[in-house]
Formats: sequence, structure tokens, C-alpha cells
Amino acid sequence: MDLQRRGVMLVIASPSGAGKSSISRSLFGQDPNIRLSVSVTTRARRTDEVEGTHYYFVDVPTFNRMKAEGELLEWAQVHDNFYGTPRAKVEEQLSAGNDILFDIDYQGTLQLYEKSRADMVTVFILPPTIKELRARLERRAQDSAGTIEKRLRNAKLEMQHYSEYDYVIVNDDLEASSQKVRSILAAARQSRPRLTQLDNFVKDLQNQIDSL
Ligand SMILES: Nc1ncnc2c1ncn2[C@@H]1O[C@H](COP(=O)(O)OP(=O)(O)OP(=O)(O)O)[C@@H](O)[C@H]1O
Ligand SMILES: Nc1nc2c(ncn2[C@@H]2O[C@H](COP(=O)(O)O)[C@@H](O)[C@H]2O)c(=O)[nH]1
Repeated sequence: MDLQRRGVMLVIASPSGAGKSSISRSLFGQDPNIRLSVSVTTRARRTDEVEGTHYYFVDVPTFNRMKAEGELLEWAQVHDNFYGTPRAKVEEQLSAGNDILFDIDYQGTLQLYEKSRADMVTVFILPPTIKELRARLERRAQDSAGTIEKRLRNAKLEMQHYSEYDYVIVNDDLEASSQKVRSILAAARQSRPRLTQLDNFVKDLQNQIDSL
């Protein structure tokens, strides 16, 4: 029997601006087995964002239709906009043995936990200080002053949940943080060797019991 590893669902969450997208980006160039779950959002596209690479940008009626038709694995309202994970590609990629990185908030993490805990490893990224967090949001220069204030306020709520994640990283040095996430993923690959064909093999054994 040719046993293939089932992919790991790597969830990275943080207050806005702590650096999860930067850390995520650093993983992709170096690892051919990891895919990003590209979310849908009703947020306006930032100038440096590309449709289908950073997000699928949709209007609210389209988002609501996708929700109603069960196309979203999880969804949440975050900082006044809606975000959701399209379901279609996730199972296909996991079964093919590819790991998937989810850049989602705490509400989404909880929803994935309910469905897929055995496949998941979760990481929470903290900023070194709030002064630095504000500086990062300002340097990124993609959000208005009002949006930055709102994201800083929401950081307090998001950080309440840090201890519910498997790992916590203080993102002081970007390269060091990225290396930690790479090590976490490598450990998850070793410790959760769920095997796709083995799942099917066990199902087949169970079916044989049903037909005894
Ligand atoms: N360790 C670091 N040191 C200095 N700057 C950093 C570090 N990590 C990320 N940054 C910078 O901080 C800004 C915010 O980072 P990034 O967009 O990755 O955050 P995020 O957590 O994904 O935010 P959001 O949730 O709003 O999408 C970016 O300009 C990025 O280049
Ligand atoms: N529950 C979900 N949260 C998501 C998803 N995609 C992104 N996010 C989170 O939203 C905020 C803001 O993101 P930004 O791109 O506007 O800065 C951030 O915390 C993301 O992690 C999703 O599909 N589901």
C-alpha cells in the first residue's frame, strides 16, 4: 500500500500588524508543500494586493450567497468587514498531502477547531510592544488613521486568546520568527503523520464489518 501523508492545517493568528502575513510569505518561497488558503473578503483591496493572491475581493451580497450555499468552511466579521475561507480547495489539498496555511482570526480558528482539530496546529504572533505595533501599521501605510486606531483597540480583544494557541511567538526579529514557524510546521509533520490512504483503508475495514 502506498501511504501518503495528509496535510497539516497551520493556523497563524495575531493582532493586526504583528507580522503574520510577513511570516507566512517567508514560508512559501522555501517550501513546495505548503499552500496558502486564500480567503474571500468584503474589505476594499489595498493598493499592493492582488486578486486571487492575497484575497478574493467580493461584495456583501456575494459573500452572503457563498455563506448561505455552504461554500465557506468558516467566516467572521473582523474590523467591520467580512472574511471567509473557501471550502473547495482545502480538503482537496489536504488529501493530496499539501499543508495549508490559514491567516485567520480567533473566531475562525474556533470554527476550524470544531471541524478539524486533529489536522491543526495553531500559532499566535505577538508584537514586541504596542508602540512597535502602531509603528508597523503606520509604516505599512495601507490603512487610514481611523482604521489603525480601530485595529489597535481590537488587538486587546484578539490577544485575550493567545494561550489557546499551541505556540506563541513574539515577533521581534522577522527571520527568527519565520524560522520558528518553519520548525513548528516540521514538528507537526512528524507528530501528526495522518495518512490519507490509511484513512480509506480503515473506512474499508469498517464497511466490511457492516456487511458481515
Ligand atoms: N519583525 C518585524 N520587524 C519589523 N517590521 C515587521 C516585522 N514583521 C512584520 N513587519 C512589518 O510590519 C508591517 C505589518 O506586517 P504584516 O502585514 O505582516 O502584519 P499582519 O499581522 O499580517 O497584519 P494584518 O492582520 O493587518 O494583515 C509590515 O509593513 C511588515 O513589513
Ligand atoms: N475568520 C477569518 N479571519 C480572516 C480571514 N482572512 C483574514 N482574516 C483576518 O482578518 C484580519 C484582518 O485582515 P486584513 O487583511 O484586513 O488586515 C486578520 O486578523 C486576518 O487574520 C478568514 O478567511 N477568516
